[in-house]
Amino acid sequence: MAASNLSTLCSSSHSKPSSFPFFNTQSFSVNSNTVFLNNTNSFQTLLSHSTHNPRYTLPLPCTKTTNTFDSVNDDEKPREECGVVGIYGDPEASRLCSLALHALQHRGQEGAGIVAVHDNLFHSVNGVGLVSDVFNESKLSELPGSCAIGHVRYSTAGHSKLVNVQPFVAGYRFGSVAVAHNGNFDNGSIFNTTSDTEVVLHLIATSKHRPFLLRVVDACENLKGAYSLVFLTEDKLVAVRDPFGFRPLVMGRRKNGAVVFASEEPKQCIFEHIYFALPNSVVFGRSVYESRRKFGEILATESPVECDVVIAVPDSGVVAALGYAAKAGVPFQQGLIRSHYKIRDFGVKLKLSPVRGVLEGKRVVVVDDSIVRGTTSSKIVRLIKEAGAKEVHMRIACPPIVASCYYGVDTPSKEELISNRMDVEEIRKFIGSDSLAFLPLDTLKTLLEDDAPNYCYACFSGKYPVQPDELKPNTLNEFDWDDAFNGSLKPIEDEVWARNQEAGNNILSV
Ligand SMILES: O=P(O)(O)OC[C@H]1O[C@H](OP(=O)(O)OP(=O)(O)O)[C@H](O)[C@@H]1O
Ligand SMILES: NC(=O)CC[C@H](N)C(=O)O
Repeated sequence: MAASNLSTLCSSSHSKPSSFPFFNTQSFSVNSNTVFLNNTNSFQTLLSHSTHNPRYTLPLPCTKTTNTFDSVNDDEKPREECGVVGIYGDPEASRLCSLALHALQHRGQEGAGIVAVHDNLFHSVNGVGLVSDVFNESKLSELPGSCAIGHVRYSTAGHSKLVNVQPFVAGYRFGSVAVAHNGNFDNGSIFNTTSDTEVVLHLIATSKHRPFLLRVVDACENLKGAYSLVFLTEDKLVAVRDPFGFRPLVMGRRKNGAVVFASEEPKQCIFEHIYFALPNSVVFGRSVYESRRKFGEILATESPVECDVVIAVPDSGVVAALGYAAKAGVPFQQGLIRSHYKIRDFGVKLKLSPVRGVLEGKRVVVVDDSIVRGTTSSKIVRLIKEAGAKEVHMRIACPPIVASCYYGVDTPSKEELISNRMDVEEIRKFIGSDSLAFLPLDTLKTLLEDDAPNYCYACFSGKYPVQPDELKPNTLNEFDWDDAFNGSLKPIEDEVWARNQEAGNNILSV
C-alpha cells in the first residue's frame, strides 16, 4: 500500500521498513522535483500532510496545528535549553554528532536525533529519551556522510513526543533541508507538528528568493524570537543565531579541517590524558605521552622518596614512571609483567606478575595512573612485597578521585571511591604501602596552563561543569572519546557575526 501511494508522488521509491520500531529512521533522496521517502511508517504522513501544507512535506508522523504552539506547562522547566550540533566535512560526521550530543545531553533529555547527508540522500535517526537510548553502533552506521546535524530536545513549545523530536527534515519542490533548533519562535503559522520549530520550514516554503540558500536566509530574517539554528541541505551546512545572540552557538574547526557548530564548547575530559588515550595520541591538542611524563616528573619533584628502582603498573603507568625515574635519577625497570592471561591471586583475577630479580631487597617506587576503589593498589603492594621488596612507595599520576563521572567515564558510585571515604594516610594504610602520594590538582592545572579552564575536573573536585541532577552515570565505552574533539571550539567572535550580518545577515554557511 505504502509503495504504491508513494509512487504516485515520487518518480521512484525504495521501501525499507524500519526494524527498530522505537526509532524514527528515514532516508530519502531528492532530485530537482521529487522527494523519495524510504520509510513506510512515515510515508503516509507525507501524503496526508502534503495536502495540509502543499508547499513542503515533513517525513515525520504529524498532526496539524494552526497558529498556536502548545506551550509546555511546567513552570519549573528552564525555557531555553536544547542542544544543537552541526559537523561539516568529516567522514565520521554522525559519530562526532553523537559524541557532541552526549556532551550536550544536559541541555535536553526528551529526545535526540541526527540527520546526515550522503550522495544527496538524507538519512535520519531520532527517538525519544537520552542519546544513549537512541544511538548505538548500528544506528550510527545508518548515518553515512561527511555532513550531519544533531539535536537533543528539552521541549519549550509542543508536546514531548516523537513527532516533535528534531532535527526536522522537509522536502520541497526545489530541494530539501534539515533543521535543528534551540530557542523559541514567536511567529505564528500553519503547522504539521506541534513544535514552533516548524515555523522556519514554513517561511522557507513561502520565500520567493532563489537560490535555495537565500530562501533560508530570507526565512531567518523573518523569524521572531530567540534561536540558534543549524540547517543541512544536500551540500551546505548553515548556522544561524538570532540578532541579539540570546541562544549560544560556538564554532570550531577540527584538525582535519572539518567545521563544527555546537551549543556549547564541551569541557574536555582530563582522564583522556591520565588513563584512556594511548600514549602516542594527541588529545585536545596536547601529547598524551608528554602529559604523562610530566605527571611523573611532578611526582618526583613534589613527593620524592629514597629509592633504588622505579617501576610502573603496566601499561597505563609506564610513561609517568619513566618521567619519575628520569627526574629522580633512579633506574626505571620492569618490575611487573602484564600477562595476557589472568592469574588467580588472592581469590581474584590479577593480570600482573612480579619480577623478583628487580624487586628483591629493593626500595621500590611504583607508579600507577590512578586509584579508584583501591583494590588494584592493595594487590600490587602485596605482590611486590611478596617478591621481596624492602619498601614499596606508591605514586599516583592523578589527583584523588572523589566523585563519579556523569559524562561518559565508567566510574563507580561515589561511595565506592576510596578517596571519597579516606584521606591519603588512611588509603596508604589500606593498601599497605610505605608511602603514598597523588598528583596535586593545582599542579596539574598549572601544567595545563591556558588550557586548564577547558578541562573538566569533576572527578577530583565534585564540582560538575553541568549539574548531573537529571543524568544517570553512563558508559560510553563503545565511543571513541579520544577522537571526539581534539580541536578546540571557540565561541563565534562577535565581529565574525557582525561581518556576516553586513554581508547578508546573522548566518554562517560552509
Ligand atoms: O583502584 P582500583 O578500583 O583498583 O582501580 C585502579 C586501577 O584501575 C585501572 O586499571 P585497570 O584495572 O582498569 O586495568 P588496565 O590498566 O589494564 O586498564 C588503573 O590503571 C588502576 O590500576
Ligand atoms: N529547548 C529548546 O530550545 C526547544 C526548541 C523548540 N522550541 C522545541 O520545543 O522543540
